[in-house]
Amino acid sequence: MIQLYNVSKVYDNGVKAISDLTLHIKKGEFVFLVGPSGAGKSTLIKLLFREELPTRGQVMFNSKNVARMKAREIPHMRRKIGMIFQDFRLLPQKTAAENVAFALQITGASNKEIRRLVPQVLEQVGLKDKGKLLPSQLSGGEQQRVCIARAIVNNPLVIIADEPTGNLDPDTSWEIMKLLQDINRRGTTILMATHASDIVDAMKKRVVELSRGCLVRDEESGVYRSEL
Ligand SMILES: Nc1ncnc2c1ncn2[C@@H]1O[C@H](COP(=O)(O)OP(=O)(O)OP(=O)(O)O)[C@@H](O)[C@H]1O
Repeated sequence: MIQLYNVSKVYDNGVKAISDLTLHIKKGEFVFLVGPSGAGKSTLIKLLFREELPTRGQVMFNSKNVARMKAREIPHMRRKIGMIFQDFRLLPQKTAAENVAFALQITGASNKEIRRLVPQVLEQVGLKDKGKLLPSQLSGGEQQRVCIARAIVNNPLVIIADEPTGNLDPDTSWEIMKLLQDINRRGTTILMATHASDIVDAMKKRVVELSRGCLVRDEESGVYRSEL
């Protein structure tokens, strides 16, 4: 589903953020992306979402070359990717339900579909009774659940999460991880960049480690820190 072939990314200021990276992620996998600050994790995510273009190599998503996509194909590709961020990025003036509805509106869903799907996903993430509240009236964990609802409502092929538990306490982080695992069990691929070593160690998923832009480890049932 995601294939990178010999991908390098050099920013305009000369910083080499990704170096000759080859990586394949299959449908249904759960992959942790780890590595120290500045290793290139966010850059890799931006390449997948086509926020940045590779300097060299190919980024393939769902059998399409992301860099070669026409402008009109990009929104269609992005709809197949649900993004979740550390800082939530919810629209502050909209309620939880409206934030989720907005993700549907921009994909052209009908009002009928929106009325059906929004309560359904809010229930799935455990926020059945909180749809009318604004982000400022929700806890951090609840806000992240709204983000997850927004990410899954368009039924994406993959969820890409950039440090989704970075602003949450340990118990809340685990609730969010259970939810992501649940979504993964239903078939959605998950790629999650994280510094949460306890979560990576406990979940025993595939671990891909970057260091200075290079892939230095790719293990099934891996842990946060390599034993080398
Ligand atoms: N827009 C940019 N322009 C120039 N250099 C950048 C840009 N974005 C990132 N970099 C540089 O690229 C390198 C990789 O950064 P990146 O944000 O991908 O790392 P990261 O692994 O996500 O780090 P963190 O764990 O701190 O989020 C760093 O040296 C960073 O300073």
